[in-house]
Amino acid sequence: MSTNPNALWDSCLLLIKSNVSEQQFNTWFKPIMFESFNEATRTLILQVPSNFFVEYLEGNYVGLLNKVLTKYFGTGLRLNYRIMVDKTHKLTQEVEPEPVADIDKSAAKREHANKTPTVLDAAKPQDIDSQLDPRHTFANYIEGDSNKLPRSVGLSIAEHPRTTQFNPMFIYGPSGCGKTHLINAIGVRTKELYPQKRVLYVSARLFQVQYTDAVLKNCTNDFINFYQTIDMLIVDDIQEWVSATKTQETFFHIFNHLFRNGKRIILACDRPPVDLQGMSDRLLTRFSCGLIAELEKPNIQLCVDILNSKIKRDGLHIPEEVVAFIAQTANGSVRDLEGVINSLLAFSVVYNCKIDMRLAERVIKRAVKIDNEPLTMDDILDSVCNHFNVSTTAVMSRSRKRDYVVARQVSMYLAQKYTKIPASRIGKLVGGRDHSTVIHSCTQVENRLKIDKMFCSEVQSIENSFKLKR
Ligand SMILES: Nc1ncnc2c1ncn2[C@@H]1O[C@H](COP(=O)(O)OP(=O)(O)OP(=O)(O)O)[C@@H](O)[C@H]1O
Repeated sequence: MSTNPNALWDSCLLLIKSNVSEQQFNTWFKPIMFESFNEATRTLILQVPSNFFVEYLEGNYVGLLNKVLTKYFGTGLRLNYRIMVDKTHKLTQEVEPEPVADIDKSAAKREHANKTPTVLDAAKPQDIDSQLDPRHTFANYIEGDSNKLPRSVGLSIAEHPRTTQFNPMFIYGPSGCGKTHLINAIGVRTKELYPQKRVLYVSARLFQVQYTDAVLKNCTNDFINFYQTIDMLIVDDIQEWVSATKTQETFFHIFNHLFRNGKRIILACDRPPVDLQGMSDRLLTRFSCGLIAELEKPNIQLCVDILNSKIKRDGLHIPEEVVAFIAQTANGSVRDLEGVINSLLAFSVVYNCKIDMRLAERVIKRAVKIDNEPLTMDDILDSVCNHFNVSTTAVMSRSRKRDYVVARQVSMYLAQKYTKIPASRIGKLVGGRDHSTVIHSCTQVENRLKIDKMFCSEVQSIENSFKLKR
């Protein structure tokens, strides 16, 4: 074949894009990555995010894939998928290439695939894939002050799913604090204890896509019937529905049915129900009638415990002071913590150096957005000069040109406001001026801010640029 197979796959994507809706393309095709093509065996390997993805593609788009791949790669093609285990870092190691579809035969598998649910799925109670991630369990969900309550309620729900207490369980908290892990762990534990229960984990986005598909295929009732057969329905990221009125309505019917029949509903969200503007009132009242549990950002101790558990599990050797340093700087996001550890490992392997404080500082600088890093005089001068389009040299100079004077005075004012640098030092740093010049400049700026709206918004915009920097 003369053309590069990666480019052929890009052509396939282009053709697919013109044959499906933008949402379908973004959800199901954009995340697929070309891995390799073996000319001798005519085997194409594509990387996909999960097993479910494969099943969905096979169930819903096999015909389209078949036609498009044949057009660009020719006939007799064998298509294999490889699951990416670590989506954040696009790693595929540890994963056996799993041939799931010979494209010529895969049409036959269609009816068995986990596609948009139909009434047939509802009729086969034991036969659903829970979509749970077996790696996220209670055993590796470390307990700390910030998650004690949701963790223990979650565990008790998993152990006694028939009790009606705390239904629904609504978990909310900032990104990376462990919501998905916890709701998964509840499902995994329930399945361990009650294998016959129909437990289903679904992201709000996937639910919405399935619903849209069901509407297009005119099988909304089947969709609703399927979801009404679930014993424990776990929906992640429900903030995604805030502007999806029809999806909300449909979920409302499913919710009511499950709730009335004593089935479990577990919801995760990035904010509490009161802040879900755009969610219907009747759903909001239902979300609030069980337990609303907040997962806070983990404190430093919990970060240290999570890191130590990961380090132990992975058989790593990382000095205590480095662990403490990472925990303090990772800004409460466990995802960031994991990212730093992975980067540390990668760096130490690539540069063949040991993991110590120097390396940790280097990695953290690149990997983590550090909160509350104090602003320096240089940061302030940069932002001010940038805003007024003057050079730092001009600000430092003795020139009385109006633009320079304004930039100079604003720099001194902001330095007084945002740093702990004494006025005499600020004066020195801004062109060797004295303490009284700094005080005079600040008074000038303050007075002008009171009467000049335009000036006020200019200073405000410089202040906003500080927030972006930090
Ligand atoms: N208490 C914990 N113990 C062990 N691992 C944790 C804990 N909390 C979070 N993690 C890990 O941190 C990572 C991020 O957690 P998770 O995906 O559950 O966050 P999230 O709150 O759902 O984030 P988002 O809202 O961005 O989806 C996961 O790898 C998870 O296993």
